Amino acid sequence: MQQTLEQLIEACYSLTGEGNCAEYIPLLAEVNPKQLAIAIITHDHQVYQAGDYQALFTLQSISKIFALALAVMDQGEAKVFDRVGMEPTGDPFNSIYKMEIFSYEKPLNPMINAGAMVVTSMIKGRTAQEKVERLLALLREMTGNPKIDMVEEVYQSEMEHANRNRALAYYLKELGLIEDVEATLEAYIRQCAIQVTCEDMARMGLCLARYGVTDRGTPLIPTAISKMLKTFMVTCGMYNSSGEFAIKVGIPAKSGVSGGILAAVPNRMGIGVFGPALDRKGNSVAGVKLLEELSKRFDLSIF
Ligand SMILES: NC(=O)CC[C@H](N)C(=O)O
Repeated sequence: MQQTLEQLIEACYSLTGEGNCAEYIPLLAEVNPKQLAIAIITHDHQVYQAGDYQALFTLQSISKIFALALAVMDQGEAKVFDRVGMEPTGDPFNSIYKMEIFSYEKPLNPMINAGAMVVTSMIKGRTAQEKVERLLALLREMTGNPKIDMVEEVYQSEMEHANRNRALAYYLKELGLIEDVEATLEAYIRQCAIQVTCEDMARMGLCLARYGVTDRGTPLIPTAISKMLKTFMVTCGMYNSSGEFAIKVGIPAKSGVSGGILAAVPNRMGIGVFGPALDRKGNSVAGVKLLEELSKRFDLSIF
């Protein structure tokens, strides 16, 4: 496995020259695009890492999975899905388009920004900071890494350029789906700024692969919820590339505009990938290719 990962990193590395870092968040635009890393943790606790695996990056949209887990654990499935749907959109992650179609009345799913903001607003906590602290506590427990934290500068950098997300939040308020625009925006953008390594993500992926039980044997997310999270990862995890990704890779995965991709192969392994140069839909170009090759090599497709 170790040798294969090193070969795959080498084979996919040239793709880091294709695509660009996310430009609408200034601090992400400054990241070196020519990085590629992978970490895998298997069900029998073997850790494999290759490439620039010491790199730190922020979860961005990957945080949406765990915010959803927490909101559903806090409020129950019925209450959450009263305000957000379960269907893929086929639109970009920050699109406002489907929200304008009157008959939907709520964001189509929790993996697009509008849906994620509704979900975050439903996490228990009096303030944005309290909600994010609870999410951090979940992620620290999941990974066994107490150092996982939020990067204030990345939060500030996105907050200063959050016009589109603020517009979406106003729309949500108009629909009666959230109460406080600024508090919701703050909590959502703070959760996006949580910093991790590929190894942290692989451990989170492994917890999902083990139906919510950490690699240290602690049950953290109920089985039914962890199945739901993986299903959303398949149908909506790679934005409007989810269909193609399901066919070519076939692993539940969630990407973020930092270039991270978290993947969970049920009962087998958790995977964390990082490659900050993105395609036009916001997915890591080299990272997606790396997962495609890995899936072929080890027959990882769940289909
Ligand atoms: N796709 C993403 O990773 C988007 C996350 C980013 N923080 C945003 O809200 O725009």
